[in-house]
Amino acid sequence: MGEDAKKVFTLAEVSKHSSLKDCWLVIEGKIYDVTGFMEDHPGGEEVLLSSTGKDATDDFEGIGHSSTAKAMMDEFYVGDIDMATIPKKRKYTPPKQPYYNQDKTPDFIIKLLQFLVPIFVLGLAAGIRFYTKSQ
Ligand code: HEM
Repeated sequence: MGEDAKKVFTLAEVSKHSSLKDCWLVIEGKIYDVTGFMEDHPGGEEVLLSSTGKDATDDFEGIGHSSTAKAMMDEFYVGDIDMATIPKKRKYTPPKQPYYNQDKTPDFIIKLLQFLVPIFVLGLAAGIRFYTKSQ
């Protein structure tokens, strides 16, 4: 069992092998030639075809393949993928929330009111108490 260096292919090169008669898969950075396995694949050949020409890691993992399935992969291993040629997965970015301040009241006035209104209410309460007491 030698760790012999396998050839590195680009995704474009791998994509040329996307038919029933010639089928390569990219799974976890490795390239597998599953041409001879197509008919024997328990999941069917169509599903393998649909995973060609791209990084099929998520497809493969998504099925939850058994360790038996994973052990079979060695014999199909033909090379490694140049990861730089695989398009980056689009990350989900939450849409930016619009900033609603439609009356255009400047922020500092709001801050000022938030400070002054409670003081005013307290003063009012104190005033009412003062006048009702003295009567
Ligand atoms: C070298 C690559 C692959 C090998 C050796 C392989 C092998 C196997 C094996 C042995 C099974 C039987 C169930 C198990 O043992 O887990 C299986 C089932 C299956 N595989 Fe794969 N597979 C490969 C790639 C893929 C890919 C890329 C897909 C794409 C989605 C796929 C889809 C499926 C499906 C749908 C099943 C059927 C699961 C079921 O009926 O429960 N396989 N595969």
